[in-house]
Amino acid sequence: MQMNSATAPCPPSSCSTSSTFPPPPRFTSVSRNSKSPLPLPRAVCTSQRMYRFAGVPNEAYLSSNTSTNYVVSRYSFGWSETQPILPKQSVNKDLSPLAALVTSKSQNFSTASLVGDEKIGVLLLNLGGPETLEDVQPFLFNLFADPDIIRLPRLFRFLQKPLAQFISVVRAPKSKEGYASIGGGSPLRRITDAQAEELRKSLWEKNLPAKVYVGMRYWHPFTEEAIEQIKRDGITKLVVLPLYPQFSISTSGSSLRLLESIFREDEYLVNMQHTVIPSWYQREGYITAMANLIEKELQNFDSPEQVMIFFSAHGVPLAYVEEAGDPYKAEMEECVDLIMEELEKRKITNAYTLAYQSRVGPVEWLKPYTDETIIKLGQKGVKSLLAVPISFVSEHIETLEEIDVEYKELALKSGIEKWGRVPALGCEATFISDLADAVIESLPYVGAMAVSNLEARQSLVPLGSVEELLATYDSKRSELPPPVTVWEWGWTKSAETWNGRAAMLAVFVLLVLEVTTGEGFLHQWGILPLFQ
Ligand SMILES: C=CC1=C(C)c2cc3[nH]c(cc4nc(cc5[nH]c(cc1n2)c(C)c5CCC(=O)O)C(CCC(=O)O)=C4C)c(C)c3C=C
Ligand SMILES: [Fe+2]
Repeated sequence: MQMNSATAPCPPSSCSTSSTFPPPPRFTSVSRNSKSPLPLPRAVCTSQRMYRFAGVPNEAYLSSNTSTNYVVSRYSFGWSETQPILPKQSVNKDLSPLAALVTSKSQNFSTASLVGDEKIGVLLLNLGGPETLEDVQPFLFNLFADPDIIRLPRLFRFLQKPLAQFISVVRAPKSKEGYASIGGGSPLRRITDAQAEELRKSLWEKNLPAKVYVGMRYWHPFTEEAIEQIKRDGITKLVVLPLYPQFSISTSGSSLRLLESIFREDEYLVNMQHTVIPSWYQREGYITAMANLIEKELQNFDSPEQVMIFFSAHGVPLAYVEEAGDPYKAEMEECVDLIMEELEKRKITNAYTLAYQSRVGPVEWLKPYTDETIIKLGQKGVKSLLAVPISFVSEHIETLEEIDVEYKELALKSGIEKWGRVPALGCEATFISDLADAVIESLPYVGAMAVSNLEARQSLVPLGSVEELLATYDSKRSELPPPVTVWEWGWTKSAETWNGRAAMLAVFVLLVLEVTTGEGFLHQWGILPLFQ
């Protein structure tokens, strides 16, 4: 498999569990009691992002070594404004017995009192990837069958699976080519398992012998499998940690949606306390680790200060942000700002830009697009470019193939002479240690009851269950245009459009029947087998 030379190594890992359990804490959000309308396990969510410090959310618990903290406030249409929150001087540390535990990283508290006899688990959520070329089509089916990837109008939900079948069959050849070029499968499982193992070790070193589980959304080990193991192990407190630094409906949101449905139906899980760390791009350790990688990679250029730092994030369809209130774009921009601020502190003041890659299908995705931006930079006379994958912490097809091969080729054709790429974080030590801190800091809030939705929204660090978190970013659960457009969608514009699209839907249904039954006019004409 082709690998970037500087890829942060992940030691080989068999799997992701430890054996015994004990204790410690520090932040993520805060706890108060209230009645919950649903028999769900309660979750504490960092639904306002905290900047510039490693954890420590509520004013009652602020005692980190950072002086100014910011949150991005949530509104019904996603997160928007950035506001300063109370400086640490205003914090009353005596408000809670937990306050003393929420201090700077260097302090080593006994956490036994918090953990007691509890069995602590950490569930890492990730996307998953096909391990062989045969896996590609069923993997794509799982992805496109996800209503957080393609959300059909209620009336047409029954078409979700046939549509997923159709799109996956059509797309599979192209995807297979990509996976074939990186060694015949995705490295995601291997890397995620290694990250889980390193996280487990780091937690142990920090005096928290927790078990760490991996739950993938679209391939093995599926989230359902991880949950079964969690039950078998008798975990009583679970920290849910999506391995995406920034939150998106299409990634962390989708996994949380799945968890919500699993939790809801299972008595054991209803009684198991949990907390969610919805995004963590703002954490000091993560920002430092990213800045370290960039600083190191810049040294490979003859004139490091001349290099354009090119942040490339996985895109999402624009409608996710503009119609469904996905905080992804806002979080991504904040993340880039924070990394650049960190670099500036190190006197690295290179020009930089952010663009979005990997769009699928003809609907509009977040802009600017990575390919178009590369061409423009070439035209503007940029000669050296350092690509920084920013939305994902493992090497995967979109770093190894799309960036390392396609975008590099495009850049060289566009007049860029020197190309470099920052490796994904993988098992980088500062990063893993910071994830461990995030887990530890969230422990005091595991199982904390949420205040009412209204209060939660108004408080500095709103609390909520998985359900409340989901309701915050995606309360309307509005229809989203399919990112892979088999036909043009849109039911509300006019009757004329409606009629036209109804006709297209009919065509689509015929296509679906064709693909699923293997019979029909396309087969008669000898067209469909071409796709297969
Ligand atoms: C933050 C990361 C990601 C976002 C946001 C995201 C959104 C998103 N992705 C697709 C479609 C595909 N994604 C595919 C693979 C894939 N995507 C991510 C990350 C994000 N996706 C990863 C880590 C991977 C797995 C890569 C691997 O190594 O296996 C694929 C399959 C590959 C391909 O055919 O290109 C598709 C398709 C959509 C539609 C979407 C937002 C709606
Ligand atoms: Fe993707």
